[in-house]
Amino acid sequence: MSAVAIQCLAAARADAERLGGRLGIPVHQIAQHRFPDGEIAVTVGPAAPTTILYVPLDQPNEKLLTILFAAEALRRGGCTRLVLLAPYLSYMRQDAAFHPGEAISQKAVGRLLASVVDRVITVDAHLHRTASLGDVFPCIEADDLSAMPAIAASFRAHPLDPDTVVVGPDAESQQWVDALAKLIDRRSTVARKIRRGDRSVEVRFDDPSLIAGRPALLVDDIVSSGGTLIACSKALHAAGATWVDAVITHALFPTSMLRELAFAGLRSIRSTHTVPHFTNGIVLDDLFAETLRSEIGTITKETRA
Ligand SMILES: O=P(O)(O)OC[C@H]1O[C@H](OP(=O)(O)OP(=O)(O)O)[C@H](O)[C@@H]1O
Repeated sequence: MSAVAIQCLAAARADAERLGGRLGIPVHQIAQHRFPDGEIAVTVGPAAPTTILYVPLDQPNEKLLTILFAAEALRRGGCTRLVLLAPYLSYMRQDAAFHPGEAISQKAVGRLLASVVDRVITVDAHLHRTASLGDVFPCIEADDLSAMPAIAASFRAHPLDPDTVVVGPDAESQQWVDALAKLIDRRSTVARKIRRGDRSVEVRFDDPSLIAGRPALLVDDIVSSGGTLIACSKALHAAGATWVDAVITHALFPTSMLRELAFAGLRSIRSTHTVPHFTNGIVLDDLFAETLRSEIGTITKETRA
């Protein structure tokens, strides 16, 4: 039996296989069965002492339960170190009680995952009012990786106009805008966003002269309802952008949204594969392999001792 292995869900199998290939470790698919009463049964592959659970947490509710059950089976099977690679980590946006009586989902999900795994690895976590991922997982290791170097590298294959302005829709996006603009050596600006509802947002630019007559590259962590991207694309065109493209880390929106995005003047959109999606095009395999190499190293030393 291998000392390190990956366990994944069917939807992430192709991504997990590529990662397993790079790290030289086996990949097992977790089987799920649904009973007539709605309960689920989870069956894991052979438990390795160090196991990497590869679970993108889009559509998260059942997946969270699956992680809980898989962890139970893996620990009982002899797994002593369980690493959750959740390229997209859900429930991070509900980081406060915005209305009386509302649950802070971020805290609850953090506690749940920390009770079953030893380390969480994710990408561009949405931590608007939380200082770091360590605050979500205070008692375990937590890595919040940046997709921006991989996004910047992808522009070697999609060269950008030298006049392009890197644009973010709100204050939270400043960190990603700054990182990407620096890496690709372009100017940048960030808008002000007012969220009025789940799908309704307003975006304003304090200084539209930064945008007028230039191509804009929109950068954000998440596209979910598409409301932010649509409002931002319209505002950019109103400010005189010559065209608008977007790169995002986590694509959560349905295919049907493409029409609306095109109507809003968005020319193209590309995403990383943190969530399997038809806009995927930016590959994070190197980032994941490098981050996980320490897990392989640790176990190799222990095995030799
Ligand atoms: O496609 P959409 O449905 O518009 O969602 C995507 C937007 O939502 C998030 O920010 P959010 O508005 O939650 O702001 P926050 O920083 O206040 O959490 C995210 O950073 C995107 O900008």
